[in-house]
Amino acid sequence: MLTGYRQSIDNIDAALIHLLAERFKITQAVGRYKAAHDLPPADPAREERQIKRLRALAKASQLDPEFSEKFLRFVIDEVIHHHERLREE
Ligand SMILES: C=C(O[C@@H]1C=C(C(=O)O)C=C[C@H]1O)C(=O)O
Repeated sequence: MLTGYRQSIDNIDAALIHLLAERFKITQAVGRYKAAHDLPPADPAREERQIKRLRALAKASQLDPEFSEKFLRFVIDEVIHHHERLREE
């Protein structure tokens, strides 16, 4: 029983890693585009829209919206660091 649950958890964790890898691949491309066009690393208005949307999706999926916002914030902050580094290169 526990083994079966854990196999499913391991599959979900693998999917999360693959999804995050794809997300970071595309955000790196955005970072290079921004650096080339002298655009700022962060876009707070876009982030606000994303957070609002994700909180609504979380609620509809019975996932804690606070957790969803913290998770997205954590990911976006890492992306912004990458964009700042690309700008300095
Ligand atoms: C990826 C972008 O850069 C930053 C990172 C974001 C993200 O990880 O979703 C969103 C907005 C920006 O602060 C973007 O501007 O689209």
